[in-house]
Amino acid sequence: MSLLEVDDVVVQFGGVTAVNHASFVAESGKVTGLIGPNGAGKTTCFNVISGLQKPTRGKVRFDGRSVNATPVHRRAKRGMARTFQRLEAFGSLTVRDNVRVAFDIHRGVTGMIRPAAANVDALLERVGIAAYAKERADSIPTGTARLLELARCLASDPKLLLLDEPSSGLDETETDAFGELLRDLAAEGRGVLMVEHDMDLVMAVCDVIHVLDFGEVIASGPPAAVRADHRVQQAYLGYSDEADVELTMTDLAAVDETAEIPAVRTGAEL
Ligand SMILES: Nc1ncnc2c1ncn2[C@@H]1O[C@H](COP(=O)(O)OP(=O)(O)OP(=O)(O)O)[C@@H](O)[C@H]1O
Repeated sequence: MSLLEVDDVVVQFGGVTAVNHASFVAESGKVTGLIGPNGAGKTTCFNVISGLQKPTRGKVRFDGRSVNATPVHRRAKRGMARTFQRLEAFGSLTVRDNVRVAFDIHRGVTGMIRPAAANVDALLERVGIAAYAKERADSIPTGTARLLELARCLASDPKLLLLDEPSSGLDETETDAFGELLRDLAAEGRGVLMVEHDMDLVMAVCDVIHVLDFGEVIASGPPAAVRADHRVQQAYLGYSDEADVELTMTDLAAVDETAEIPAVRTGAEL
């Protein structure tokens, strides 16, 4: 039994099919990537999983039970935590207080039993933002704010982390450290499901990758298999000739609008 099972999910917005019979899983102890070109349906899938979007059809099971009828906050209580592309921290609070509040919310006893300061500081240390503890959240760099979001998620000690573009705003060194952190979190037995456009990071840290295109899962497997998959290459680059396309994902990540590729989508959209 997988920690998370997305089973034949369809989401329609009027005439737009954002997710088209998508089925995939995320396992405990593994980092799973959900990738695809812009508009492929990744965020909509995240919304369905976390309970923000009701699927038109299909099921989501978490930890062995259907959560289709489970509201967002109950899914969170059962062990799902999510970060957003848009940053959600309280801007006027310090970084430390943002994490303290996240602990409080998880315990549901705000103001009565304070989390040990050591726990808050240990979490800041763990995600690499202890130096910013006393800064207001609205004054820190975007990459640091993303790590703060992660710390706030970890305050709930989740079984499953849903991370939406977590590395955007991180520099190369921070991204490397972040990749190691993701591996550590998986090694603790947590499941990590990540929507991410940084292909080098995805290739380096994911155990399994699911690729969406026009709402459909077009490939699933370990990084090497996904990298070699012609449908994936077509989805990203628009190749129509399957004969001799053998690109690495680094190539995919590096491709830019000036490249002479018969593309329906360009690197700018990766
Ligand atoms: N609330 C909505 N109403 C109508 N159409 C929507 C809505 N949300 C998403 N869509 C459409 O559904 C499709 C999938 O969008 P989604 O945001 O899930 O893709 P994505 O893969 O996350 O894209 P990106 O990488 O750009 O964030 C797109 O065509 C988008 O325009």
